[in-house]
Amino acid sequence: MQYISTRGAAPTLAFDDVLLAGLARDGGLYVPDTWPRFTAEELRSFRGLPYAELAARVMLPFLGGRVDEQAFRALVRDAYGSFAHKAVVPLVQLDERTWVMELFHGPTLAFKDVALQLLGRLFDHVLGQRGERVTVVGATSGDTGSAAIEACRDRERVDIVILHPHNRTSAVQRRQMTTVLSPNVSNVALQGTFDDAQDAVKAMFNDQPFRDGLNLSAVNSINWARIMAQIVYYVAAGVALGAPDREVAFAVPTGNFGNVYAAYAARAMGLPVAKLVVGTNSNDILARFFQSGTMWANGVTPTISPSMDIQVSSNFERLLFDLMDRDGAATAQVMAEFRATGRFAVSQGQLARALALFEGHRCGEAETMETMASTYRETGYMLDPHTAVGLHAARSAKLDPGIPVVALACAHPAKFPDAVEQATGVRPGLPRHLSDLFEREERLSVLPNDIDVLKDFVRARSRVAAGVA
Ligand SMILES: Cc1ncc(COP(=O)(O)O)c(C=O)c1O
Ligand SMILES: N[C@@H](CCOP(=O)(O)O)C(=O)O
Repeated sequence: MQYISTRGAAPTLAFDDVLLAGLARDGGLYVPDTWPRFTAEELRSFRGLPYAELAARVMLPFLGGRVDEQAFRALVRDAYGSFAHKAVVPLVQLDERTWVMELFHGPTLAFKDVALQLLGRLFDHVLGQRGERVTVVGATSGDTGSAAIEACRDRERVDIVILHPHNRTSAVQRRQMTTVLSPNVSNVALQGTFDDAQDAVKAMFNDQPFRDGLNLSAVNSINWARIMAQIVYYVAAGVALGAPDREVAFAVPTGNFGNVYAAYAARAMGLPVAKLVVGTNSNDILARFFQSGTMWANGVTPTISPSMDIQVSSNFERLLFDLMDRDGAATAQVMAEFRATGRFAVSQGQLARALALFEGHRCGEAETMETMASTYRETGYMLDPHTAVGLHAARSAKLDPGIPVVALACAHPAKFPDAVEQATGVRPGLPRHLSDLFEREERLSVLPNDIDVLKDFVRARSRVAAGVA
């Protein structure tokens, strides 16, 4: 198994190099050169497996022998042993055809833990073997940051700097990041949007001397290993609901397009996925794309689902690469056009191919509140605002009534207590390990959206830059 860049001009890498590389050197994102495929018999044999065993079986083909199998299995067992629910990603049935898959039983209460608990351990394993250190730099709209910090805190070979948009996350999300006072962790509150933060991270990766001087690594979903670990829960839900003998649809609240791209990957590996329903909040660039075939950014609006306040969805490039028949030069050209003009369009044929699988729906603020309220009233189930966006999209979608739909519950309601309380009348409480979150000391640096200032900050926090052996 080798990995190629979506822009076709970076070196082909093996798994362990991709894990540490983050963004490809040509600015593209790494994808597997071919998709491993499971037969129907293999998929049937996955039914009823413990999550860690399923995870190992789904991910092993991606390693290409570059991580020892027994060591990998131990990392996977350890990663998912830290989850509060024995099923790791349990399914809850809401009505006769709709399930919610709870992805928030990890330590920071969002789906990011599913991949990042493994990623932190993989970093340690691979860096220990190589005798190397890395400087991780990441952008977050609220959830990746805390999950990455939790996964990397106090790791000997990793320094981590996370950029979040100042005053645009929930207070719980911010405190989950800024109250971690480990010496290898730094938080930047960037005076800008998530898109500005993501842009700054990519600019650091695209500055080759800076990148090499700090041994930069990524925890965002530009890192292939994030996607790899997220594929597993789609397979888990699919086989639990009857795959490969029954198709399943997924409704995914979407921002950076990483989560729904993992579902696309699961389908490429043989899971019978009938439809992928993309739910956006009022930052609806993706919903507009799936309706028109044109992607155009029109500014980020703050919403009650702040983790999805994103306009430039970085993983869309991985789908675009396939829509362009894996032509890296053509993909690079479209991405350059988007960067220069804030707009690009695909052909009618490419749009038709995308629409054979995807469907996009926007969920405004009132609809998000109404979905949280009515679901609680009718079923007693409490949704966080992001999950509500996905569920609303599921209900708006044109789906075959015989096919089960899984709506992804990407965050615990207690991460967004104000919006949830306003919708349901009940204030969700944090679990015990976070019950004193608001009494903990915070540490963060508020910085302007200036790439030189940000680079200086990251350099100063990097033990690689300081020459520590
Ligand atoms: C709670 C929550 N829901 C949905 C999303 C959107 O996921 P993605 O960016 O993978 O599309 C995010 C952020 O990524 C999130 O934190
Ligand atoms: N919603 C995310 C944004 C970053 O997405 P990622 O999947 O690329 O890490 C967040 O919570 O930070």
